[in-house]
Amino acid sequence: QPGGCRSDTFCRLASPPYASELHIQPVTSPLYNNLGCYDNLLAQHFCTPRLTDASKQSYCLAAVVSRLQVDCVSLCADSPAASEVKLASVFQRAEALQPCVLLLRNLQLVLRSRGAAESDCRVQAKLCQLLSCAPTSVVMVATVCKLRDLPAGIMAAFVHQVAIESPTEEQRRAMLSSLSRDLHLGKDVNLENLSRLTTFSLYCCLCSGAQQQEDLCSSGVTILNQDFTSALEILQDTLSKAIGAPKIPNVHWEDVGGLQHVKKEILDTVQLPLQCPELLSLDLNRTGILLCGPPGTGKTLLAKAVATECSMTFLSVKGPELINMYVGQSEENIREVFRRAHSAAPCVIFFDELDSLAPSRGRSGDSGGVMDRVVSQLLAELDALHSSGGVFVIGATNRPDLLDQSLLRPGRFDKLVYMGINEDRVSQLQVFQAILRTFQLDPAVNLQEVVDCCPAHMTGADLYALCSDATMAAIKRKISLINDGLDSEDSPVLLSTEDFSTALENFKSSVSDEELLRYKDIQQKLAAK
Ligand SMILES: Nc1ncnc2c1ncn2[C@@H]1O[C@H](COP(=O)(O)OP(=O)(O)OP(=O)(O)O)[C@@H](O)[C@H]1O
Repeated sequence: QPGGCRSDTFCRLASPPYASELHIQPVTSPLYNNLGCYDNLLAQHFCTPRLTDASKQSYCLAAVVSRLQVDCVSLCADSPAASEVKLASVFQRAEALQPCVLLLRNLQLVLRSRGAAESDCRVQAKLCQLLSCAPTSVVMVATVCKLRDLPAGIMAAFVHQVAIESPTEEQRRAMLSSLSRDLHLGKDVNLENLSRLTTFSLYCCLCSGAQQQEDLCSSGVTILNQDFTSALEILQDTLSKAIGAPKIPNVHWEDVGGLQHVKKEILDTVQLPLQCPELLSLDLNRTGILLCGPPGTGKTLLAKAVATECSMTFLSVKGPELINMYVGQSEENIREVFRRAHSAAPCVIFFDELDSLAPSRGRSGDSGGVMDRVVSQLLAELDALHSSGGVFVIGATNRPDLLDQSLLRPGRFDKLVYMGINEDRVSQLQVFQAILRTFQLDPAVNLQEVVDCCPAHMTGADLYALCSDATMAAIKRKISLINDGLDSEDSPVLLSTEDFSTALENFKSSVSDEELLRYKDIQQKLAAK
């Protein structure tokens, strides 16, 4: 009844079974999520007939409840006084519309620090006052990205807090089938596979994806699997740029030359638990692999290929990026990485330069034991992976001797795999062939002969650099041919044996003989463990 819409009624409205109809978790206020997209969806649904179908009572309420949606970015002003005035006018508008649901999106923005601490307190105090004085027939819903963005005083003014997680695979499948209900789907469309690939995609993304398909559909076109995957690629790219969401990389096994034994080790660790989830209940799943070896030996490339081949998202983190000067922030950064990975599961977290994130504990020179706490946090997160599943960790380091040894305990980085420098011509040729897939080669080039002229030890990165140098030589050669009128701009730049010879003239391997000996020593020590 008008005037009688109290927050508990509202909560019931947005609770199961209605909430499940929306494929969202039950909702009260304030809502917070990491992705900042569901709030809009909720706002659309609160007062639409879709909520009303299920029961007569909710029909009556929805029919009379107005909705006022305000993005708090519009309430930000030059001075706290101006923000207060804007806030007050929003509450006045809501009161005039009562019974009404007032949705304040991105509430943290209006409370954000603008220098002087007392200015924030003023806006906060005003908001608290407005919240406490609002009539019961105005239901307040606020959304924030992170709960910790809200000051405790404001939090206390809200009766309920609900975390909205990313949808699970099952929920995504349900969303996809409901969104594609009216589309002409091709026989090759497999919604189950699509739901697996839409990791980290949000309801709004799926909607907009479906909308694109719908536009096509209105012109009588049947939607094929290919259409879904290309729409998905665009959406994931956008999402990745907008909020840094991890996405499935695009590196395939063929792009990684050699390293057969490493590929197999990793697949046993990563693919097996995905294919046999029962391993999780038997506590047999492995969660981590540590790759060690000199720079440029393909550790990052391999981790990306694993993620691509297993259709997992890839979250790359460089150890030093997580270290922060503020107390407790480094630990929080680690927690955040694992949180993001869980919401994008199945996901591979790739920790590059792990030695800088997890050096041996108890070493002198670490003021206040900051690094010790960081290592402990990392260990705690790794241990927690066992019970959850879906997140795998691949670490990479050039200095395994500096790592805290507890990381290598079974159940954390179970496997330690050494990735060495290519010293034999067979492996060098394999890597060379993989790299040259992206270059245009003159058919007359004999790769074996080129490899035979290379320095004795070459990392993958060295071979890549050699191909880049050869490309430069080819471009210079072509320019001089065009200038002499012997070639045209239309023909492609092909790498010839001559270009490789030019590139090899001044080429030096990036790893010196001394370093090579040191890495061999490390390899022997690891093998002896
Ligand atoms: N086995 C390989 N097959 C094909 N290309 C390779 C291989 N190893 C290295 N490369 C080439 O070298 C580049 C650098 O490799 P990558 O970044 O994976 O090395 P890394 O071991 O992670 O180095 P770092 O320790 O410095 O991070 C790759 O982008 C790729 O072009």
